[in-house]
Amino acid sequence: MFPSTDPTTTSAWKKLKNHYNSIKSTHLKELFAGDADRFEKFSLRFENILVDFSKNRITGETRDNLLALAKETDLKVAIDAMFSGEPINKTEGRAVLHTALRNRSNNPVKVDGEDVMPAVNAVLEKMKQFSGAVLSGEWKGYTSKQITSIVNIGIGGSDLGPVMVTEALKAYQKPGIEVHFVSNVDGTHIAETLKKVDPETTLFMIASKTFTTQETMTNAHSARDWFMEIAKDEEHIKKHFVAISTNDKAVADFGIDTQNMFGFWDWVGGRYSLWSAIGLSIACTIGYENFEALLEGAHAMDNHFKSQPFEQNIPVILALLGIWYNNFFEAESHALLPYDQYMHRFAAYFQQGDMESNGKYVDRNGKKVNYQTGPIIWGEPGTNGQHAFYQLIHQGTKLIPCDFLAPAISHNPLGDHHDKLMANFFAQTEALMNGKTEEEVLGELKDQKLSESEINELKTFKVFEGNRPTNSILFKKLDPRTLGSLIAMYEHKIFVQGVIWNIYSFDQWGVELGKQLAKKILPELSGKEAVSSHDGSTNGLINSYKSFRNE
Ligand SMILES: O=P(O)(O)OC[C@H]1O[C@@H](O)[C@H](O)[C@@H](O)[C@@H]1O
Repeated sequence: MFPSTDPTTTSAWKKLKNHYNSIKSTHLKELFAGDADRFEKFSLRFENILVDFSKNRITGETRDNLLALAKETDLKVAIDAMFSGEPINKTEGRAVLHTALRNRSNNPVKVDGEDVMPAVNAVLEKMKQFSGAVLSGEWKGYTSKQITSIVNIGIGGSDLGPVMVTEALKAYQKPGIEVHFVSNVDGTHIAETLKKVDPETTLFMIASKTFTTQETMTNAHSARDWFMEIAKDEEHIKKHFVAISTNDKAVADFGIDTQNMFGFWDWVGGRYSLWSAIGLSIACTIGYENFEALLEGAHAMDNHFKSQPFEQNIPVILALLGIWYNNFFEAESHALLPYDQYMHRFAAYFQQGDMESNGKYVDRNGKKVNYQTGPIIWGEPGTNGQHAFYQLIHQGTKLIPCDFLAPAISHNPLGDHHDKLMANFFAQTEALMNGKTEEEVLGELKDQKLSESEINELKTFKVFEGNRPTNSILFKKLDPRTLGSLIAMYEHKIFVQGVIWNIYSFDQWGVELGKQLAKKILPELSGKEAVSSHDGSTNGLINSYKSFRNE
């Protein structure tokens, strides 16, 4: 286990605090004006990915202090502990080995003295065979028809990863197959999905690490009832239902043949599980070879993260920049802004990845922290966001560091769409940095035949301070390998931040209370009698719900 250090007690933290005071009024424009090599100094390349972090409110001194913080909080020890299978998820007593799932070099990775790679490879082989059989048409439904629709039923980590990746890699989707995702316990989600599919040609993937999650089990039972109404014979279930889980017993109890179960392990966190059998819907949609390329891209980023010195280590640098804004500039959120329509679920995916990992106020010593931890993650694809919320990023009172992500080559090179998209990307990051001065505003207003008083009235509203920090993450093309690298890059960024904030990033106790209460409330909703076991508001709401429903 790696040491536990309150980051605020390090000498680097103290230096950063003083340094912040000396730099907080410096404008990014000045930093660029004073250093012709700033772009070269503050950008990194990894394969076909360029990470330009020069538009951040940092100097060489900031970087040095942040790197010192990483050293003082024993980041290297923590990285080695994770990769070597130590039980760093202490409150659940588990190792954290999503990196083993994509360990394409196949070096042994041991958990409790046992190499996990043979089991990882066996499941991958099973996924390869199965996805091949589905896509070739060899796997047939109960009326001997080929599978044309996949419905993945899962929630949280058993949904968001496959949704995000199958959307991001839609350009690689195989012909003749479509994929649907059902997550919400709201009956609308499954009902609307079932309207689109045919029981004879649909394969349901019940994806749940625990196989006990209320939403998933409810949806799975509804899907099975729907299927049985038409197929009649229970024998047919095995051709149309497969399970992805760590819980064999619950899978068998549900009625799924464990031959049709794809396993994974407790050392795979839900929000880090798309690399495991949870990725089966991905492999069955884009083909196993593309799923493997996704794993390879992630593995390459793992090697980069493990071996590069911190000053050249992309996840480390991104994490440190996040800490700089979160803890010194008091930024509360971080926006992920992909300029690629295929990546429209990317921010949603990392809302779970980041916020469920680092949304913790208790440190690794069990003490309440007296500093900020995980930021609020949000975002929408460009250019849609520009016409919605960028106003606040440009002229609002909050500092919102943003990551802009975009491919240089589009999968849909239609006319000048992509150049227009990219012109917006470059324009936004430039505008956020430079803003618009009063002189520039006056220059524009001069040509508009306005009176002096009108000009004076308008000018202040039109000035943009700028000095809004951004990272630009430009990559050649959104292919499976690149996407794998990008996801792993953010996963490791989250890990680094968790280590420095001295919190446990791999548990999620905060989601349990609501689940427990919902279980308690559910039986109270049946019947007509008034409920009085809660606080006034909750009683009032439940009783109003019951009377609306029973009117
Ligand atoms: O895969 P399961 O066991 O159904 O869990 C789904 C999700 O359940 C949530 O409660 C957890 O917070 C997530 O981390 C998890 O991904």
